[in-house]
Amino acid sequence: MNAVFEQAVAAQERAIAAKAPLFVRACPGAGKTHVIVSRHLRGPSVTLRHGRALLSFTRAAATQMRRRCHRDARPEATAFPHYIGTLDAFIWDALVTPHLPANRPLQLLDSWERVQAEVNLDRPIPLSGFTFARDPKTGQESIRRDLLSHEHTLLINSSRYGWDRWVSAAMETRKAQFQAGYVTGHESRLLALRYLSAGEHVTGPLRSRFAEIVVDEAQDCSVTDVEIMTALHRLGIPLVVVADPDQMIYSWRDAELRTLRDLAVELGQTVELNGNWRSSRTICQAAATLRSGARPPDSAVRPPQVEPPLILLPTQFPKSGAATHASTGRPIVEAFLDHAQVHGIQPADCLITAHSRSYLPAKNRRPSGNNATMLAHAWHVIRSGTADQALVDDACRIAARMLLRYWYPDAPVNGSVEARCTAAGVEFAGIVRRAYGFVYRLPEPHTSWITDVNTALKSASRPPGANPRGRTGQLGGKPPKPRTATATAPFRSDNIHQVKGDEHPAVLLLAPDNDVSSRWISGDPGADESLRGWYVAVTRAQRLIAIGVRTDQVEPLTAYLTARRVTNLVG
Ligand SMILES: Nc1ncnc2c1ncn2[C@@H]1O[C@H](COP(=O)(O)OP(=O)(O)OP(=O)(O)O)[C@@H](O)[C@H]1O
Repeated sequence: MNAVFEQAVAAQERAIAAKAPLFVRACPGAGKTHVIVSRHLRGPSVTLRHGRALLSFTRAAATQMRRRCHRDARPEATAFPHYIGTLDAFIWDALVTPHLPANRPLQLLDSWERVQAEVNLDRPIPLSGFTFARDPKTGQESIRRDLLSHEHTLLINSSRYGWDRWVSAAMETRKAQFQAGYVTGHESRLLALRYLSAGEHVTGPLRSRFAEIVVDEAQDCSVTDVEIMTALHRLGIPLVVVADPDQMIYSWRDAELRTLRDLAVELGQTVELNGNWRSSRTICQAAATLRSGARPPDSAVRPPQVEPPLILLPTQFPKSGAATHASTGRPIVEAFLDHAQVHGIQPADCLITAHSRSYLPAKNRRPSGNNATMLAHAWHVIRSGTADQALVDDACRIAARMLLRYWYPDAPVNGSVEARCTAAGVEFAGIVRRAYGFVYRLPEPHTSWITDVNTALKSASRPPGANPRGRTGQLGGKPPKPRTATATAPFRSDNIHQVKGDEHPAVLLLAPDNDVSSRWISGDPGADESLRGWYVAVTRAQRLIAIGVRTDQVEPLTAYLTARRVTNLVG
């Protein structure tokens, strides 16, 4: 065993065994999941009545933790009184719903888009376009103007009404939605904070259920999340906060490192994990060039025997269509897959990522086209047999909206599928089942598919109270856009936010900006979120990292990486 390995094991052991409260500052690939699950399975022991909450940012991470418990033959470690899930779900399940008045049911939405809530002054703007924030010092709520999209900024700037009027209209719209029984994650957090300060009758049961609460990926917690964690800590619930501040990529949703740092200080004890169990030395060195503070590269705990260099691919990014390899004119993805092949890495082990999905090869992406294109997408998802549950769910909702429009032409057309079912007086689950069956029985999308869909609509068995009126709700317009050849490609492609926490033998990062090199060389990762995004992307790689940049960016980047001792090759 070498020294790096021994140090990495020892550091993990410290994080597993230290008593809470505890802050764990971990580098990429530090084995946070291993540490958290080992801590849960090994101790400090919890009594029968006391459980531990393991909270992650994504459902996938929670599933991984549950799987680890099952793999170690400890299924009981996933059951009550323990809680393994997302922070969002925990706040709702453990901190809010037990305390809601019985006569006031609320539904948690993942976004205001689910009910198509709009703020309407002289033009409509979706309520989901406004980011609400809470000042932890004053408890005052505001809307982050800096997080408004470019499109919504233009709409507001050209409106007759000023920003303040839009803010109050957005607040009023949200209040009306609350009164109608809907909240999103932000409002659920406000309720949690209110209940946490309500007194012993609320906090007592929480303290007796949880001997420890562990929060992973805490760098992406919002200011309000950190406020909730601080409140839990101050109530005496042992808290373990695990974070990699360099990987913070959610500042648009109000994540802030300063508040996290304050919490780390308040917790009083920090364990550092600087060994990277995932990546090669070259990748650790490349990653170090993307973070602040001139810290030395993390140690590669298990470097591969042969280290491929970092590959820079000169790339052309057309306004529309696929990016191409500048020297050969082939799709850039093919050039990358060839490099992976040289190192014995199969396409199925490759990941292609970028900040924006628009630069990625289309694959299972929800299309933005007309209703026929959307329904055709639903058909492909449902018939694929391999799509994950969220995609199938979304596909059923696309079809359910269409069926409801056709069967109940007089019911309101706005609101969630659930709200439309309620308005039509039908059971939501029944409509979703019918939607699934309806799409499943359709033929494969083709140029005159719309006629087939409308024939199927007319002959489909109808739910109670359905009363179609002429062509209302039938499909019209242009035929569905055909799927692209890469739609069924064997490699994975996802934007940077979706690849967080994952790892792949080979990764291609597409960075189309025309100032990549200047930002990479002299930008401040503390202030430039793109740099942190690139950092996340690069650190997903185990053996091979390739970066597609504009041709004029290649030379300065090569010179810089070479100066920082990152072995690289222009491919
Ligand atoms: N003690 C260990 N022994 C063997 N393998 C380990 C150990 N710790 C971590 N690993 C492996 O290292 C890899 C990285 O671990 P993990 O995915 O938990 O990292 P992470 O800390 O969540 O990183 P990131 O924040 O970058 O996603 C995984 O393949 C994991 O199985």
